[in-house]
Amino acid sequence: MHKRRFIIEPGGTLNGTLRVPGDKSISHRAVMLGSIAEGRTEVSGFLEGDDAMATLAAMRALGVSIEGPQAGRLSIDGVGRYGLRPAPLALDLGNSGTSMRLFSGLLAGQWFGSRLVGDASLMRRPMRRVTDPLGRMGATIHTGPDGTAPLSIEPSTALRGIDYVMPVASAQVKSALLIAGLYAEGRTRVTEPAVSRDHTERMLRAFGADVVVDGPHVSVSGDAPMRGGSVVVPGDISSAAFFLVGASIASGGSVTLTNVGLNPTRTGVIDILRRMGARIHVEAEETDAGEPVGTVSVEPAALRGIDIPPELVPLAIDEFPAVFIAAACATGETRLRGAEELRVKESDRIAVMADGLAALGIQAEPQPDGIRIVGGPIRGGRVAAHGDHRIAMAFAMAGLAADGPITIDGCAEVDTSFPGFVELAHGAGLAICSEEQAG
Ligand SMILES: O=C(O)C1=C[C@@H](OP(=O)(O)O)[C@@H](O)[C@H](O)C1
Ligand SMILES: C=C(OP(=O)(O)O)C(=O)O
Repeated sequence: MHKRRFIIEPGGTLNGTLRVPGDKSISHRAVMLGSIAEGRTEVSGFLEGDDAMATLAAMRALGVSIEGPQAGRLSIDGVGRYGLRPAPLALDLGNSGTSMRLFSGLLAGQWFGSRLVGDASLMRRPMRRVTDPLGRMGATIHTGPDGTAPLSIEPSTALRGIDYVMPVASAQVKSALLIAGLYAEGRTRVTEPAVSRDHTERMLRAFGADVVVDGPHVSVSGDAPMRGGSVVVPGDISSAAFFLVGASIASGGSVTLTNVGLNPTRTGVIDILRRMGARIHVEAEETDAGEPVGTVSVEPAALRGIDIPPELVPLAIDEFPAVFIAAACATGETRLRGAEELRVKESDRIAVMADGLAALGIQAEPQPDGIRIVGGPIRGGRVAAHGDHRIAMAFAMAGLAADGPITIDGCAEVDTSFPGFVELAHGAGLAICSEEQAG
């Protein structure tokens, strides 16, 4: 893998009307569910980032014919639930936790076996959270001794529906079980300890699957036929989040983000930033079905530290690296608890952010399930993103408030979720440059 670093000179601002790329979570689901539905699924707004492309390549390896992507458009010839074919080789899911966990559920119900691998980061992430409940449904999946990939999924004889109370609020676990439930006898019911993103439920329903949502319980059966259709992928609020924070902490300018996905299970970052005093204006558009979308405008504001309400944690789970930068620029203390999940993302996002903030002169105390950050002046310095796309982009935005240049090592993975980040941010006024490094 090549290496890349970002260098951000101080003094930039953010300005203009911007459009971020498509939602990563919805892009994965469009490919997976479109592939196992009957008929054609036309996708627009697909995220052409490495993670969603890994899902697409895996589906092709499983025998599905997919045209595109061309300018965000895909045309998927759904093969139906039982139309997949064995992949000739292991499926390499790169850096993408969502791909590995959702494919575990999908492949657990097939008549053939599969093997799933990924990059060094993905091979360290916990997989028993899906393989254990899938085992209770009758699947046989072998993990490494630490419960990590490679995963070897044996051919399925028969899956049965279970009633599963999830120990963690995880949309990946919920989705893996619901997708496996399409192949199980009887109903599969999942109960969430807190609300997590519901894109799978929405898309399954749009495709005609038998899904019932009742408070924290979601259940599915494989009885109803699933027909593909059109999927319009909105812009990714997780990508927009960097600009929400950047424009809030900058010394001037204002940003309008169009076509941002506003699914209420994803908008926790807007709630958190507003509680901190951010000036964010949201204009939702009328949407008939599928996923809500709208325009979000933001301008600089004097932020103050807050205690982040625990119920917002799963609704902003990927946005915490950016929120921590907002906290560093706020007056007073920000405290986050109940967010131990951040330790098992592409990197340990609590430890890596705490180290980086400290390198920029900010007092940041990591805790097992969160962090305490005391706002103050941001100095220039050198930080390590550890190959975590969201850490790299969060520290890039810190450059808008820093008094000297910030160098960020380990930025190559930004393309997993946000291809074109450097160009978009630079065009809006961030003094960022990206350098390839040898080795
Ligand atoms: O279902 C999804 O698309 C995702 C769910 C979240 O993970 P968890 O389910 O592990 O919380 C999130 O962090 C990830 O980026 C995408
Ligand atoms: C955690 C993330 O993704 P994944 O779990 O799919 O690797 C993310 O994009 O921040």
